[in-house]
Amino acid sequence: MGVLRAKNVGYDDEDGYGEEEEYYDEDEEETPGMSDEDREQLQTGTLKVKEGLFGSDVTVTDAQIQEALWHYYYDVGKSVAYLKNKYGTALEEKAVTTPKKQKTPSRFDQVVEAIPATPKSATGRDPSFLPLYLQESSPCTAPRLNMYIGHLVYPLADLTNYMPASPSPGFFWDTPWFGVPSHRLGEITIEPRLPRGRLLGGSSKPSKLAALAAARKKKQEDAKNATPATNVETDKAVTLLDKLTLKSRENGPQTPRGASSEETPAPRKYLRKRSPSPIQVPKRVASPPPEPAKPLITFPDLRAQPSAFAAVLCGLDSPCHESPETVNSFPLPYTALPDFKDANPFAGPSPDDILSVTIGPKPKPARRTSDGHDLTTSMEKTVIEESTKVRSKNLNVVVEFNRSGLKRMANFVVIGHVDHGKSTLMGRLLFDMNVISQRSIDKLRKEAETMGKSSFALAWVMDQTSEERSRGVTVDIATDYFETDTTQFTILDAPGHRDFIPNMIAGASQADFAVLVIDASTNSFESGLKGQTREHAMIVRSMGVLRIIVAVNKMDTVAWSQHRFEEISRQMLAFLTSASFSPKRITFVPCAGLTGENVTRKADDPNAKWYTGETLIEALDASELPKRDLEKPFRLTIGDVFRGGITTPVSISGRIDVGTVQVGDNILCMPARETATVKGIEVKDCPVDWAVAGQISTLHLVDIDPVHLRLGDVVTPISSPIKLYKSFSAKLLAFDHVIPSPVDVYRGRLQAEGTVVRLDALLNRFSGEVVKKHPRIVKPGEVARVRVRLERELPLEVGGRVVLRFRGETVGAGVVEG
Ligand SMILES: Nc1nc2c(ncn2[C@@H]2O[C@H](COP(=O)(O)OP(=O)(O)OP(=O)(O)O)[C@@H](O)[C@H]2O)c(=O)[nH]1
Repeated sequence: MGVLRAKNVGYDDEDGYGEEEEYYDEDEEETPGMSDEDREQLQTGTLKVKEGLFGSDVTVTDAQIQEALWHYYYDVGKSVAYLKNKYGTALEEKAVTTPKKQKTPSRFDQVVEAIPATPKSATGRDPSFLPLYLQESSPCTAPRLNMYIGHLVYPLADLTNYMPASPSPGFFWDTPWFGVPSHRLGEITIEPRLPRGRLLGGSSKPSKLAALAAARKKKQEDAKNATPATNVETDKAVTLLDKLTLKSRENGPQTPRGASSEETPAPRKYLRKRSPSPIQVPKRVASPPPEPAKPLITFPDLRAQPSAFAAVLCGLDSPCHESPETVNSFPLPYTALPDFKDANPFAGPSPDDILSVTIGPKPKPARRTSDGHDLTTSMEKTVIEESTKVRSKNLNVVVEFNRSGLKRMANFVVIGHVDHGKSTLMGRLLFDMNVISQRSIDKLRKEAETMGKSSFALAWVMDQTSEERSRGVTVDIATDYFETDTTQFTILDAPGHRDFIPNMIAGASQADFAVLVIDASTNSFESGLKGQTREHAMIVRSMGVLRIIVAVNKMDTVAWSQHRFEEISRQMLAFLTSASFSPKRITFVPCAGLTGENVTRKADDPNAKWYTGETLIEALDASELPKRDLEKPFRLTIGDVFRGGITTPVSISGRIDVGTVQVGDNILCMPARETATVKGIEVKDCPVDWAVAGQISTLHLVDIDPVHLRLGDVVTPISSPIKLYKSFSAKLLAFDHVIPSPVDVYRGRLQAEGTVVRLDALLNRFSGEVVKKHPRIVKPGEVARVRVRLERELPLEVGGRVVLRFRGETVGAGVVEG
């Protein structure tokens, strides 16, 4: 493809326009024709020129005079001199009185003069090719093409081809493009739309260019009348330029200059027309039969013979064996059958629906095994009950609970700084309480030794995921059970790492009390106090936990130092009481989870003789538990969701906060607002008919899609749902400075983005009285009433616990007030 180039051969200093440079005025384009003043000047000038020519042998027509006048801006003297020079003799010319010295025509004038003299008839050039002289470009198209009058345009690639073998004489005889082969030369002449009337700046005198254009127009009109073929050529050229203009607008690839439509018909057709696909899908229309479309491109038939399956499917006389046009189309089998058209595959229930509702009453063809056993009968024995009909026994659960004589149930969360020994301590507890067998512990020891982490064997009782074991840290809440003579305990082992605080919050939200594990070894206690020891303790207190057992762990590393124990106890007591724990609900127990001393048995170490207090298990057993609200409407916070089998498709587990639940209850899941039916209940992996507040239970649900169930959602009775809040007031214990700012709001595992929009008041920490209204800031340790707005609704209740965090740091925690 040639590169379009334009060379300015026009304007220079010799063009005679130096004194009165004129430019096209865009506003003048619409000037309609010559003015009356122009006409008058032409007529007067004609008479004067005739007078000037009087007595000479020059014979000129009025038109020639007027052309000269137009050319010389009505200068009579110049016009007379020009006419005498052109049409008279040299001697006579000298006799003529010349008012001014005749100026040599400029290069521009020469070019302009040369242009009309090069029509095809004169030069033999092919008008469809180069070089292209832009004599008068359209005012609209010229700027876009960046070509102006006098520019010469040629394809760069073809330039060398145009070098003349023997240069022709003329103005451009020495220019390299002049010798373009005649058959490749073309010329485009564009008519000005309107004759130019006046000069820029309001002069009534037409510009010289305008005058020239008018003169050319006249000549062209004459030529048009004389030779119609020229007109045709001009039209072609104009068409070509229009096309070029369009190309330029589209920024599309440039067509080689001068390429006429006749020269490039085929490629254009291909560009515009797309061949239809040779593969015609047979239409399923009865009449009239569509005429098979002929493929424009013929592909060789490379098909293999149809497989036996295809032959059976399509039939041996199928069109796919016959017509190359239908090479890739196969009719659907049985579509020709009359039943096919009327059949509605979605009219009845889907096979899945039928299966899930019931299997049994429908007569089925008997299918037997090789030994004659009836498979249908055996399937019917495993009857899947109608899912929506779960019968309730309509028990009075409170009465049943009181009658049952069950041990009291306690859930405690194990908290503390990372690596202070929480999981090891709980592993030891479970092992010593015979929940874990010696064999299991030996197996864990071997596995831990293989991984070079032998000291973590007990911790792996709780940390069961491969990630937790390889990293040596707890990631999520681990749940396990054990029981003493009086109490059934549920352990909620929380992660200590600061990255997993949200999981710790989820555990804390289910706990009745907390076990805070502290590493007694040198510097560990101190670093923990700055870290999650402090944060965890404040979170559990804010979550409503009243009782806390401080297990001063790893006492073996400090040789059971009484001094160390008392120092830790003193500091922690001061801190915990400052965090609103009552001293009488705080218990300190020195222990060593790794050796098991003072966990379930007294310490063997003689250095520990100074301690005569409770073991850890005794302290747990002595814990006072919060009162169970069995009479209140049922509330369960979802701690886990898992899919089961056919009989129990979806199960949820979590702690029952208040109320009771029994098999057959219809429940509502919030905030999804989805209902479900309780098909079964398990407590500590045993199926039961009912469960009560305080128990961590598993509910098997039907009539609900698991997508509606998320961790942290709240399950309630349909009759008394939990309210969804978009904003709420809370009594907040500040962990950090609190100002109106964005926060993440946690309700157990549920989390929503929000903003503290208002600080209503500072409160007395113990009495709750207003100390100061509308504080500008709440300092760490202060209690304040704040207003929080949420980005999405959260299920909350008055008295419910929330934690506010921001960028991984706990800002505060508190109780919802409404
Ligand atoms: N000497 C000694 N080491 C202990 C004791 N208890 C735990 N450890 C060690 O402390 C390390 C951490 O124990 P973990 O039980 O994983 O600590 P953790 O607090 O559960 O850790 P995270 O759950 O990840 O926060 C392990 O190497 C244990 O062997 C103890 O009583 N004495």
